[in-house]
Amino acid sequence: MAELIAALNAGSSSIKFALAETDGAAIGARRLSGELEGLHTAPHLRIRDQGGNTVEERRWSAKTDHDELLDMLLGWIDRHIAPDRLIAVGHRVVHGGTVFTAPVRIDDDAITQIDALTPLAPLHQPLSLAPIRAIGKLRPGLLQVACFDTAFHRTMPPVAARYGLPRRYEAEGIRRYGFHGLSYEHIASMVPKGRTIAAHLGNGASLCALRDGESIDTTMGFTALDGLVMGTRCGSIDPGALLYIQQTEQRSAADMQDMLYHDSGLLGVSGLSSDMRDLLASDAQPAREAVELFVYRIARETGALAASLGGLDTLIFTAGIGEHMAAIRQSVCERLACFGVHLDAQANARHDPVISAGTSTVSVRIVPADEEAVILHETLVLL
Ligand SMILES: Nc1ncnc2c1ncn2[C@@H]1O[C@H](COP(=O)(O)OP(=O)(O)O)[C@@H](O)[C@H]1O
Ligand SMILES: CC(=O)OP(=O)(O)O
Ligand SMILES: [Mg+2]
Repeated sequence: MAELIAALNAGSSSIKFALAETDGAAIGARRLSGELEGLHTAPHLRIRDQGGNTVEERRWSAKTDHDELLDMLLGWIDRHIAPDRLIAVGHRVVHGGTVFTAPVRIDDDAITQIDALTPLAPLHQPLSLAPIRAIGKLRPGLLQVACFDTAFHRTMPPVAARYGLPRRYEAEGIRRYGFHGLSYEHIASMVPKGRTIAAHLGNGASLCALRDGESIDTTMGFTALDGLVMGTRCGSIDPGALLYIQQTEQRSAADMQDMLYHDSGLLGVSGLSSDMRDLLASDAQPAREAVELFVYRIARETGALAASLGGLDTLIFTAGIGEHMAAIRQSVCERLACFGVHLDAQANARHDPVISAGTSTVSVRIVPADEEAVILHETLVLL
């Protein structure tokens, strides 16, 4: 009988998981891994065994209740664990605020503190708390660990985290935190030293400037609304525009929040979909403009982070769009030619690990996102 650790990664459009063996000292083989993606469009479940063979696949034709899908997934995993013994579950939790700068054991107090951060991550915090609570009921007493997206960015210098607001707000925790930290931590373990910009392009999207593997700047801020244009989130915007809309349309704060998190970004601009696959398949002008805006803003923010780093040695693409969409990588890199970024078109089309041309002064690579690896490791450390 083997002992197993599970990792759950609740994202805004997907739930990913991994189940790995452990001898207590190291993480061993991944017994199962999988994902439920397209949660807001057409959910698709795929689970793979240790050899990478698909052992379960299901599709839903339309958006399905999140709790129902989560129960189905947890039930499936629970049925397939026996006769082995699950000894811990690690979870991705998006916001740790100023309270959590390292992984923690989850108890009632931790749940209360994580829940208290919901206004800072309204799209994500409830998605992390749902499986934590469900597993607490399913397996009371099982060790659960929270691993925070914000924690990786604790190395950012104060000047990168500070906002130009009256001083007292910084003392109250109003500052840049940054997210996708578990993904960037994985990337930091995979890339050489030097000046790296990692582009995590999923339903949520951000860039991180890494100096010798440490975060020194990132595009997301106090919340996961800042920075790039995302599936349904606006990204950076003049705060004056928000004040104007709120005042002239007499909108409530809850209504504004809903618009900025759920109705904006690729969905809002295209009027068609938050899913990049739908946009690239469409000839409609608004869909093309949404894609153009997505690419433009990645290039613009890459320029800003290159200035934070004082140059650029390596550019990494990761997550759903970053790993799978050659056309987006190509358009981004065309805009970055002034920084010495040049792609090898064939390597890019094949999604090779290294996609830069020999003439490129910047090494451009694809690193598959593996937040689960970091969660498994951090959970083992807490065991
Ligand atoms: N093969 C693919 N599988 C999943 N998502 C893909 C794929 N190719 C492109 N994508 C795009 O990636 C995005 C979702 O990325 P993902 O990293 O799974 O999101 P998140 O973790 O933020 O929920 C969607 O816009 C989707 O269109
Ligand atoms: C922080 C964030 O935006 O995460 P995701 O990409 O999973 O939505
Ligand atoms: Mg994700």
